[in-house]
Amino acid sequence: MKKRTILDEAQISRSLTRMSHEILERNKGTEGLVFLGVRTRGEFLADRLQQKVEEIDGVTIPTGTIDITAYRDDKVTDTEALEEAIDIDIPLDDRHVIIVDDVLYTGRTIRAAMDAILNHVRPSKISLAVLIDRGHRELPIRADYVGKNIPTAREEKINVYLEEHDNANEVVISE
Ligand SMILES: O=P(O)(O)OC[C@H]1O[C@H](OP(=O)(O)OP(=O)(O)O)[C@H](O)[C@@H]1O
Ligand SMILES: O=c1cc[nH]c(=O)[nH]1
Repeated sequence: MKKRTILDEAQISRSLTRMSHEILERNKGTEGLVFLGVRTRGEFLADRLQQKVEEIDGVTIPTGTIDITAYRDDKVTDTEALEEAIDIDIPLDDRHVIIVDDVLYTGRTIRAAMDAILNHVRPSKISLAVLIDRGHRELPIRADYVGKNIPTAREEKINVYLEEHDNANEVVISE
């Protein structure tokens, strides 16, 4: 199997810095914004975006996690798991929730994340930030903030490695 690095540590960091600037520009600041990172790696990317925004603007955007396991369209799960999918210590009603994930592919994960959010609360808006958009959507979903668009073949695989989870900072494509 052939492997190729698409983003190294510095490139990941630069992409996240640019995305932070875009988030601040398009929203005219941080008012009402909340980051929800899709577990597992979206959680760490949301934390990194939170930190970058703090460095740029001096404001800490409330940040939590979302575990979509119970909301996958190929699974039937109990009510408790559905209730516990979101972990954040502020109410999300009337907030602008920015979902954060590492890879956007078919869009099914994000569909599940939106289900999980809307099952609980009524945000004023939901946006999506992803480090990698590799195409091949199976649902009408698009990202608002993208680190890098990578055209891929279906049989290829993108792996995102993050220090907090994988002891490395790298995005790799396997052909
Ligand atoms: O748009 P989709 O087709 O839903 O694909 C994107 C999702 O796939 C990956 O998760 P994966 O299920 O591979 O699990 P992982 O996060 O444990 O790698 C990735 O982290 C995204 O959440
Ligand atoms: O290539 C892929 C597809 C979905 N999710 C990933 O993390 N990589």
